[in-house]
Amino acid sequence: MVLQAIKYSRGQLEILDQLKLPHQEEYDHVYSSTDAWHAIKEMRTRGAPAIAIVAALALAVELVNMKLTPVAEEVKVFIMEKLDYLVTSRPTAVNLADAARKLRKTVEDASVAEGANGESVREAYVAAAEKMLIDDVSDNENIGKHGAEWIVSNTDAGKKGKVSMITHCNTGSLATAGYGTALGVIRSLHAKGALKHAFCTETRPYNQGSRLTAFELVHDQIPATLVTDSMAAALIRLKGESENIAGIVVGADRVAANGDTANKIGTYSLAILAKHHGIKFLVAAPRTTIDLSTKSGADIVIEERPGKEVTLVKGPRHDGATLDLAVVETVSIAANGIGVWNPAFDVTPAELIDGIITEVGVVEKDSNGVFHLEHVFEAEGTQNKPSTIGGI
Ligand SMILES: CSC[C@H]1O[C@H](OP(=O)(O)O)[C@H](O)[C@@H]1O
Repeated sequence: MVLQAIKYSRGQLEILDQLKLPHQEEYDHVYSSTDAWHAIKEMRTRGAPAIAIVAALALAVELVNMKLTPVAEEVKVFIMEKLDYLVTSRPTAVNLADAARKLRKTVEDASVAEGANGESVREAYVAAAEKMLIDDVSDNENIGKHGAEWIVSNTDAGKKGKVSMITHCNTGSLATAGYGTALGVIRSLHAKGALKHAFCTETRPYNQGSRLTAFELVHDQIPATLVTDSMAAALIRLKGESENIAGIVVGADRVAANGDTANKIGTYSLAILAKHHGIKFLVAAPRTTIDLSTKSGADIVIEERPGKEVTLVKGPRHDGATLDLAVVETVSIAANGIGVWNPAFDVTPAELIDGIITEVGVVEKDSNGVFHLEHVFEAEGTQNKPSTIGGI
């Protein structure tokens, strides 16, 4: 059965509560923009693409189930206000702001069309939001295809045989509408028979790796091993050759115009490790994550989250032998009174990134070490052409 973080049919939306994974698979109903805002803020749903899709679909559900005014302008104003509210839920991932921008344009156009009324504006919005859900899965499958082809063809490990990859955080079906971005690349390598092993990092403090990526890899029966974040360096140094580790592939929350990439905290240190050990460092992201209006990583707002997410751990009781799902406990793992710094993301400079894998191909730096990301928005027709674009 395919893992679904988002269950949608017109007028109804459910999200898999990711705070309860991996031990409990429970869905929460989302009836409104307010429900979505809180689900995103609390990280019951998370992942740059998934955040955008859940927000867009929650407003679609609200619109479908409400008594609608027949006046086009009034429905437009209602939608604009809800989109402005939804984008305040989490600041770093650009996908939500990008989706809101596109949906505002759709609604603006619908509201001035010939014969426009409340119903036609609502329909235009709902159709556009539903298309985002469908497009994301196909984008991820293309990211997986391009990324797997690039790794096999452009790494020393790929030329030797089956490759191993390291990945950070969760970038799979639980972070998107399905298949995933960086984890989609790993899925594609596995499907091609080109994957030796996947290594996923725990990804403290929310533990997206140990709770979510490990869950997905076990679900898909992909050969995989969990390591703590602090083990990554030793893993590469001691097992890089024997495991034929080709590189590290991660997702992204926002890729700036120069290629600097904001992603889960810990990504930057992995990029330094890759550079030091001479393995590839790859970012996998749909074009909805590329933000040409942000010049560089210095301009990206990094979300800081509550200190208790570092000092407290919540989960079902385990006595060392058996798991008791009926008892959920919260335990403190830090000294009382200690200060906590908890940035949810960091920025990896473009100089440490070997390629940015998108649904239209892999962007490499030119001979001057510069990414030309504008090409990916001109590359509509290159869906199935060679997987390297932009590199000169
Ligand atoms: C394809 S998910 C992209 C990105 O989102 C995750 O952040 P969070 O779990 O806080 O929503 C992580 O940074 C992933 O790499």
